[in-house]
Amino acid sequence: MEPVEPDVMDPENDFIDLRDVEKVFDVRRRTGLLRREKQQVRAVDGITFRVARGEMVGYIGPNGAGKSTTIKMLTGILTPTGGRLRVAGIDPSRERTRLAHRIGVVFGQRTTLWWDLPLRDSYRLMHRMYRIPDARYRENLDRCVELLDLGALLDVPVRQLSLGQRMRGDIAAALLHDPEVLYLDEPTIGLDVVSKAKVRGFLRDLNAERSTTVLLTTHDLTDIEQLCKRVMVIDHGRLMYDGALGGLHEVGASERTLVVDLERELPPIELEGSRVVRVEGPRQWLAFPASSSAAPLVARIAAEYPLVDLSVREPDIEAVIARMYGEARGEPAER
Ligand SMILES: Nc1ncnc2c1ncn2[C@@H]1O[C@H](COP(=O)(O)OP(=O)(O)OP(=O)(O)O)[C@@H](O)[C@H]1O
Repeated sequence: MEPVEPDVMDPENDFIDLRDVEKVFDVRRRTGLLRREKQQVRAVDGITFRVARGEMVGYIGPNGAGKSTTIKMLTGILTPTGGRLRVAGIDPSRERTRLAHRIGVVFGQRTTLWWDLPLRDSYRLMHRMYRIPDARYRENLDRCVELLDLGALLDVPVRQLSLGQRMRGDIAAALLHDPEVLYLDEPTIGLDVVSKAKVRGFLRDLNAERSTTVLLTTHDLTDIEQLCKRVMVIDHGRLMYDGALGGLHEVGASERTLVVDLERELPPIELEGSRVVRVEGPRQWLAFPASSSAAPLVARIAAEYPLVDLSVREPDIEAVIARMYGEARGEPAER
């Protein structure tokens, strides 16, 4: 990835700007009947990317990769434990309320709507909460009602809505205050084909007509194919790929991983023709070109490091993508 200069910022091209962002959670894990051990989970492990105003970018990766944690940091719900993060020039965790007026968030698995209230009343509450000028509120609501087909649903309590209806209701709620950026976390999860098409069409128009910046997290690669020119893949809290969707397979197929167990924790192994992509205690993961043999690399590590064990893994990213493609086609996913 290209190097970043820490203090140069262009508000249009760096609309969302992450530099070496980290989030480490301290957790207590049960290690015996009565024993609990303190451990750290590196949910996001040094991520750098920038998104320009008006871009629509897919953010994908397997379960537990760190996607939701990233989005929570982008909204200010979570504070990074390292690095620098800005959205529209704002530090989200410091100015969460100010930022809230400029962003919209849809979490597919949860609703921001009031469960017992009709949709219309949830929208009225948001009108007041965000202090949206009356004319703008009415215009945005009318537009969402028309394009998301919500007319017949406005007086129905949210708990009576189907998942697809509720999702459309949630998307409208996130857009009433004209956010410049929209984070969508699994917006088509559990939806039928017709609802998916409706949601995708709406997002495409929104991005084209209003230049709303969209960051889209999904397990359904068809969402990405139909909406995003650019996709970022995260795995184990690290950015594995950032580019066109079509380039994913090439990258995925181009590297294999050598997993090395050393006698003790050591600094990352530095050997030509390989790069360390992950370190966990005495275990290190080294990526090397899939086209070359692992043998010379193994021989050098064995000669220069206190080696205990090793194994070669096929391209991680390819597995990730294959799994997601499998899910997108309705095939059972291997977890
Ligand atoms: N509040 C928390 N405390 C401790 N660990 C957490 C917390 N939130 C997330 N994690 C851990 O951080 C890692 C990344 O989780 P995250 O929810 O960001 O992944 P994800 O990519 O969104 O996954 P999914 O697709 O399953 O939603 C996981 O190992 C998760 O268990």
